[in-house]
Amino acid sequence: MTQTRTGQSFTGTDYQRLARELVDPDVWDFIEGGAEAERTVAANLAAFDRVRLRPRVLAGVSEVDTSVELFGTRYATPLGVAPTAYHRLVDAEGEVATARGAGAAGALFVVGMFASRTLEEIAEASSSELWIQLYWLRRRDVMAALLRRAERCGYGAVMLTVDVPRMGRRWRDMRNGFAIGGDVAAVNIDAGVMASAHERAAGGSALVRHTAQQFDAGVTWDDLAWLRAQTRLPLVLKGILTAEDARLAVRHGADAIVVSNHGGRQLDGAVASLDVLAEVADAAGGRPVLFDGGVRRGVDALAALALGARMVLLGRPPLWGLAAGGADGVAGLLRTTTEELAHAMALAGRPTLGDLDRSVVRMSTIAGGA
Ligand SMILES: Cc1cc2nc3c(=O)[nH]c(=O)nc-3n(C[C@H](O)[C@H](O)[C@H](O)COP(=O)(O)O)c2cc1C
Ligand SMILES: CC(C)CC(=O)C(=O)O
Repeated sequence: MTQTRTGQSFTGTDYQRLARELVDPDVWDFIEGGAEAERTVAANLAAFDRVRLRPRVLAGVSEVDTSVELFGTRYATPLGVAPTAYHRLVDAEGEVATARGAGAAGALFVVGMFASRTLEEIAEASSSELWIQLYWLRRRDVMAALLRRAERCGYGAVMLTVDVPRMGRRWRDMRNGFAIGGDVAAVNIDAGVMASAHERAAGGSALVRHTAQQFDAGVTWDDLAWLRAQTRLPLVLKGILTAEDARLAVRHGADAIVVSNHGGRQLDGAVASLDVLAEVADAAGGRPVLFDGGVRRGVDALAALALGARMVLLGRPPLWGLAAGGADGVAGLLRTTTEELAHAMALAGRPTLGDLDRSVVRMSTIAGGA
């Protein structure tokens, strides 16, 4: 489903509205929710609301090119699908449908460690680039085995998420006693490692208990050498919010970083991703910087690309598309948002992504921007 009854394309908010009607309320809370008072969820969106743009005119915009290159692969769109867990919570085909949708839009899909379809099934269904996302588990053998499989079926990079030493306190999930239910499971991982994610208990989130048991909160920068030694794939660190950590990431061999506060699901009160993007990009030593957090429209992507992002990832919106219309919904969401971006590029007088720099954004409208 990608069109309204009057034949107009759905926008992101149309998919969100439809998805809300279709998705189980506890799952909806899991998707939409954030940590504690959800201040950072709100801050991510508010940061984009504050942005004001500086359009240029007579720039020759009859052709607009949204294509971008990263690690030797060219994508039709700089929008990609951020890693999110358990897509079968909202669609029977799960990540297989997401892969078809992302492929149809020419977009990168970062497959979550807790995907609910196998890495091989997802690769089979995909016509564009896939990356694999990892959390640092106590069981390093599980991480290494996943990497081997991802390499075998052609995944192009590994994205290590570094902002979950423990799970954020997400009150919606805790009050709902949220657990991964039905026949949905993280099928790529040893069932014993995942068991506690399925144990429902009143007054607590199974995901909090699972993370506390299975994630290794003790890892430090020095441990990255172990991961580096496991694979020749590019290593991307997701969850960087400061210049200090960007410099450390580069020093410890990261090939790219993702400016992200995990969609406001981890440290509540953390800065909006957009507000620190320029600072982090300056510290990244020329490594590609990706971005996520609160991108809902093409014009939001325009601002993030202008402030230093090579690629912009969407977390919740593809799940709305998936819930509302399966693979077509994911493709529709990505295409509509890419069209919005192209439209904004034309009206801003910047017909290629290479034309996007900080002069596009009035920096005083970014918190911390001069
Ligand atoms: C339902 C859900 C599940 C998520 N699961 C993961 C995950 O497994 N791994 C990960 O690195 N990030 C995960 N994230 C965070 C996203 O990758 C991303 O950082 C965030 O959603 C971006 O913000 P946005 O939703 O405003 O686009 C999840 C986010 C949501 C909403
Ligand atoms: C199952 C969780 C570990 C996935 C996640 O990172 C999230 O919900 O934000």
